Amino acid sequence: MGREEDDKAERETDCVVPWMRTPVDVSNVENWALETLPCLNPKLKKALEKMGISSLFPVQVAVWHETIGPGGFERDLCVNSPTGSGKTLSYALPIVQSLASRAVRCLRALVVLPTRDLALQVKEVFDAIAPAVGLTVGSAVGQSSIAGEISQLIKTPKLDAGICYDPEDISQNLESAVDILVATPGRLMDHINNTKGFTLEHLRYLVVDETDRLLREAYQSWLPTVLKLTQTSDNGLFPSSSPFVPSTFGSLQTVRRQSVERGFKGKPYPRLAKMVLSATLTKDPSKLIQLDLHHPLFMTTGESRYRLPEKLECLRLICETELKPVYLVALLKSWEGEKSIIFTSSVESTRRLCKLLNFFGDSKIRAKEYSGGLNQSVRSKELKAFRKGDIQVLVASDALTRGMDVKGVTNVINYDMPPFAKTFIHRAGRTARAGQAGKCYTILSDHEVRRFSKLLKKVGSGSCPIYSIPPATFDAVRATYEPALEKLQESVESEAPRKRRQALKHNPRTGNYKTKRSKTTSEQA
Ligand SMILES: Nc1ncnc2c1ncn2[C@@H]1O[C@H](COP(=O)(O)OP(=O)(O)OP(=O)(O)O)[C@@H](O)[C@H]1O
Repeated sequence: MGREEDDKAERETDCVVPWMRTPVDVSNVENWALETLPCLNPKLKKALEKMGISSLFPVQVAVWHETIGPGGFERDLCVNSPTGSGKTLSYALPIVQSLASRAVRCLRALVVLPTRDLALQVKEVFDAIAPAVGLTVGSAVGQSSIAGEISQLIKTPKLDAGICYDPEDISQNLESAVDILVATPGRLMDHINNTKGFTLEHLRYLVVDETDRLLREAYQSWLPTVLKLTQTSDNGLFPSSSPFVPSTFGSLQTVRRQSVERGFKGKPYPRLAKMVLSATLTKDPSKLIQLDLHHPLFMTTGESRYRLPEKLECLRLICETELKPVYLVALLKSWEGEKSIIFTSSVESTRRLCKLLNFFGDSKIRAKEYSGGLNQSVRSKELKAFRKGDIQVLVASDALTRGMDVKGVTNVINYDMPPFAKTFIHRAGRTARAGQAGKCYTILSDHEVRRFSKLLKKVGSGSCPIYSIPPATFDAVRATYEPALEKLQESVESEAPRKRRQALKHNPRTGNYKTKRSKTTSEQA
């Protein structure tokens, strides 16, 4: 199902699955200082402190209660929490704490994410805490060759020189070299299908991050395959190891049996515990059913469907379509090098707009592009430079919309209006993360104003005042616009003959520098 159909289906889904009608409201939960967090492994506490973390955010506290706390991983968790609220650590910490007592290394936790950059970002979070308790984290994202990845994921037995071994024997003695795997669906399926010794039979935890996006990713039926390979015969009938846990969990306490741990000495096999998360979690029963959730618990923030980060300020600029670039440059100039992300509607627009910005010849505006039109290694390089602060402006397609966490991004600009409420939420959510302040500007043409107001209602944004550029700044930028545009035209004409045929046309209706052939962006773009 495409994204448009996806959005339509969600609009039509008024009937919510029964378990979603009684959620845990995370907005009632407070931050919790590490010192007072019940049951936290002291080694993990140290690792968190090393990361600069002194307390857990509300969603992390709520998930902790349902996993390490009284909930004891008994229910599958469906987490709908705003962008930047700390969902990654909300699952990473309980998984690592729970596996800290494992005796034998097996692949016990699998985290699936839609893109490589996102998966590597999540791996970094696991890498910051898992080694503290002796756990190893691997990735299957296609960053290195498949052989390189296999050598990191699978441990081959030590062979004595001079002895001839039966290859069958060797493959039977292959072991997992990692406890936790962070993967994208494509590479995961490659390993499932082809890598000797790669098995999900010991898996205890499955995390599907950016769930609504991943449920659209049917790549080789990765989800049904994973679920099939992890099915246990006990069907969730697991005995309790201790009937109750201490009552240190305050208002959220529920009296539940402790869960049990698979493959741990003297304990029987439990079911696979699943955690699915997003800032825009689907409520569509036909999608949720694919996850085969066990007695799911819905955790959400507030009553509205979507929620923007608390310290996000939304602003709009309304202008004539052909003057959009002038407004954009005027904004960027006024920020003097603040980290900013500009979102466009397509790969082609991203490329053209990035070129145009650099042709304005303002040394303070050094822009790079990030889109699916670029080779993955170039994309990752630009992202790294942006993270380091070597460049301040990233012009991006919706490939950067979800999940990417770059510290210090103070502004997001929708150069092209986001097509859906969900897109707005994820784009805007690249700023105002982790309780920080941030601003999201949307540049609109007159004919987009009404549609944008409707979109704002959906995302629950209270206000979105009009932002005005000071006339003097506007005039100064406008004077440099024509020369920049000419340079862009020359650059496009000097491109390869095939591309030359798509000669640059400034579309006055959309304000984009695109040709008929430029494709609409998707989150894969
Ligand atoms: N307890 C904490 N204390 C301080 N900073 C934290 C804490 N937990 C997470 N962070 C920081 O908050 C930022 C956002 O976290 P994270 O990327 O997990 O958000 P998210 O909810 O997954 O967002 P998105 O929906 O956009 O993917 C990160 O920079 C992370 O380091």
